[in-house]
Amino acid sequence: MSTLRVGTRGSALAMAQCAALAERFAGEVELVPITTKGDTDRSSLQQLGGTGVFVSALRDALLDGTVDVAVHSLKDLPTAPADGIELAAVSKREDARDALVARDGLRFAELPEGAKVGTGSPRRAAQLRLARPDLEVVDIRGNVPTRIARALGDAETGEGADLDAVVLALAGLKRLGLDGKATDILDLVDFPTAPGQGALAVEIRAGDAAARAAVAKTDHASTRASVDAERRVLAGLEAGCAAPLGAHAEVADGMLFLSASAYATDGSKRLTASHAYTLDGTASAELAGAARDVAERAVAELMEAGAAELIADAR
Ligand SMILES: NCc1[nH]cc(CCC(=O)O)c1CC(=O)O
Repeated sequence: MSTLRVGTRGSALAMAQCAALAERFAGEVELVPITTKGDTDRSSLQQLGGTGVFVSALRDALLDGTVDVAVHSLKDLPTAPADGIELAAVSKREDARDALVARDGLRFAELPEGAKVGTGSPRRAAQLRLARPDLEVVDIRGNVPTRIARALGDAETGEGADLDAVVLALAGLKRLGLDGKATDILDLVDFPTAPGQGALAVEIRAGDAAARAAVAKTDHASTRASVDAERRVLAGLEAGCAAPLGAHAEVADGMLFLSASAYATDGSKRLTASHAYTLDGTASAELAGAARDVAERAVAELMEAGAAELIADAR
């Protein structure tokens, strides 16, 4: 078989996570970095229009034949299906939690009153404000090392820090070997993370059986069902990837659990729905049905409680 060309964003994080996954693809593999608007434009995620900024360039490269496979961070993937594109695999999830990187080794509870905490995510901003109304949340962008430097200063000189802490995905830190910089890990009960956080999506051209076979081994059924449930909440609430919405699902003890929370951006309100489905086995059809079921119930409960208004206010 010819070499499988695997497209990824060109950031260190994207390259690292793609390389680790592609090791498990069958046959010869070549990584092809593709620059996306999310990499070149420094304006805030909200200004960029959120949904899909990191993804569309990679999909274009798939469709025009530049690459045969595209690897994305699942949380960056819009929920709407894309024409001509097939989701061939969902990788086993890395830790889904968010991490705090703070000056002087501070844990979240130890941040002083009025501390400046950086994040570009409306969800993280709302969660921080809810937990600690005294904090000053600062909108930041940039790659992982850049964001860490806002709290810890330059990696060599330690100079230039202008924030007390930043919040990032632990998965991203781990993939870059930077998880040692985390000074605290935020628990999923108080800080449920973005739908799909920590998992990777492997997309191919629809119907490309050779590419599908080459990546098949990287598909992880319970992660696929879990992120499917989380993303169904996102879709059901008609929220974009920049919405103040946290959702976390997992398969454990013979059940699929889902908990989802919608927030007022100012941190004044949180709505939560938690549901479980008891599984008879691990067949993928049953997992898929379970994901639909828990997501439907969570969406209905959140809608009933007024989540649509919260999400709309955030736009
Ligand atoms: N929003 C950007 C983004 N998309 C995926 C990750 C890395 C972690 C993951 O795989 O979810 C990050 C960085 C972050 O949120 O700190």
